[in-house]
Amino acid sequence: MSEQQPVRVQLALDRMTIQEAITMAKQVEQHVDWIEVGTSLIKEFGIESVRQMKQAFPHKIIVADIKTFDNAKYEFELCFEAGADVATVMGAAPDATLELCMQTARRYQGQTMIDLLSVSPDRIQDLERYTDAVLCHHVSKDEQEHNGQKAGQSNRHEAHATSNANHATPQIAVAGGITLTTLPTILQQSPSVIIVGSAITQAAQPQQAAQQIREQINQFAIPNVNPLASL
Ligand SMILES: O=C(CO)[C@H](O)[C@H](O)COP(=O)(O)O
Repeated sequence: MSEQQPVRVQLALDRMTIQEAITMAKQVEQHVDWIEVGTSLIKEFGIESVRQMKQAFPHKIIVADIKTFDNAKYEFELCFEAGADVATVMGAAPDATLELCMQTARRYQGQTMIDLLSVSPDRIQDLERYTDAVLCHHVSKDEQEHNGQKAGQSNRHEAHATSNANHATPQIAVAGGITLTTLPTILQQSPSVIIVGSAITQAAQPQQAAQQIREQINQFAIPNVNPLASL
C-alpha cells in the first residue's frame, strides 16, 4: 500500500482587519499548516496584509490569495517580495497570465495556486500540465450564499482529485464553506490542502473548531490496515 500524503489545513482569513487576522491565526496556529491572507484583506489593506502576516508567522507557509487575472508578474512579485510562499491566480485567466505566474513563483522558489472557479473540465485538464502548482477546486462565497452550494456537495472535482500513478499531477486543494460535516466526503477525494475559513473564524471557539478539523483529518489519514493481513 502506498503511503498517504499528509493533508494540510489552510486557514483562510477574510473580512477582518490585519490585526484581527493575526490574532485569529495565533489562536489556532498549532492546528493549521498554511495561513491564507484572504482576497478581502488584500483588497482592503493592500499587500501590507501579507507582509505583516509573514512577520507574525515567519515559519508558516503564507498564501496570498490575490486571485490574479492580469498583470501577473507585477502582482506575483508584490506577493513574494512581501513574504508570501504561495500566491493565487484564476484558472480562467489567459495562458500568458498563468505562464507569468508560474515563472514568477519559480523565480522566488514559491508556489502558484490556481483557483478553478468557473473553469470548465477541459480547462482543468489543460491546467494539469502545471504539475508544480496547486489546483484549487473552489465553491465561491457567492455560490455559497446565493445558491447554497458547498465544497464536497458536487462532484465537480472528483475526476481530478486522485493522483495518477503514471505521471506527475498537481496537488489538489478544496475550498468553499468546508465544515466538520462536509469534511469526510472531501477527504475521500484525496486533496493535499483543505482550505477552511468561516468554519474556524466564525466559530464560537475557533481553537476548538480548528482542533476538531485537524483531528478529523488525522483520523482519516490513519490507514485502516491490519498489519497481519500481509503475512
Ligand atoms: O477564497 C475564499 C473566498 O473567495 C476563501 O478563502 C474560501 O472560500 C474559504 O473560506 P470559507 O471556508 O469561509 O468558504
